[in-house]
Amino acid sequence: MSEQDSNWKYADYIVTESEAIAKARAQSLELGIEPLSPAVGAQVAVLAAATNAVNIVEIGTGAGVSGLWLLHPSSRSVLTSIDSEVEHLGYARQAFSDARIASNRVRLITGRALDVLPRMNENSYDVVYVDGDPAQVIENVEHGLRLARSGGTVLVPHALWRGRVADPAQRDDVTSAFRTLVQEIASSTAVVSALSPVGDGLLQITKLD
Ligand SMILES: C[S@@+](CC[C@H](N)C(=O)[O-])C[C@H]1O[C@@H](n2cnc3c(N)ncnc32)[C@H](O)[C@@H]1O
Repeated sequence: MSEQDSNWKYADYIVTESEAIAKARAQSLELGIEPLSPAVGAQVAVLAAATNAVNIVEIGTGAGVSGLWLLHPSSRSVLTSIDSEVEHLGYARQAFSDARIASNRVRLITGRALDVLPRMNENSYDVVYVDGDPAQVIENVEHGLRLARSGGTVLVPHALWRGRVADPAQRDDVTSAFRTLVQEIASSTAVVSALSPVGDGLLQITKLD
């Protein structure tokens, strides 16, 4: 195993997930949903805590693993989460209940992100987590930046898309979309950003005034 691989494995290994998150993770894998890795979960929880995030939007609820991590740091935070699959939302609802998250802290919306997002309030959210259809990542991030308040942060997991973004020979549509996003964000003066290699990449974008 390369030094890099063992670092990755260790970063996941040292994270202790709650019983509810571990159960939601197992459920996700059973359903064929790819949840964020433990190390990415811990990272997004730190970012939510560091930004005192209260109002959080998530695109791509899955079975609730990322939502539980995003809600973890503050009992005041509220999550609005969108998923196109009713079945996934059912499991996520159960996961939030298992974690004893009050029902008024979670609003689950069934629908396609690009139908729902245009109806949401702009400049209103502290954190926007973008993990829906990877083919629509650019459009979803554009909406995310619209919804985020000044100083708010848009988080994009899988930004290095299975190690393919860094390899110029990989030109499939999803890889190209992530590559374009990463490059455009890196050169934007409207945001401050960082691309962390945690998991398969976590792009962190904070909107400036
Ligand atoms: C990678 S999974 C999300 C995993 C979840 N964020 C986690 O870490 O636990 C992607 C989710 O996006 C949903 N999805 C796919 N296309 C979508 C779309 N156009 N609009 C909303 N949700 C979509 C899928 O149903 C799936 O649950």
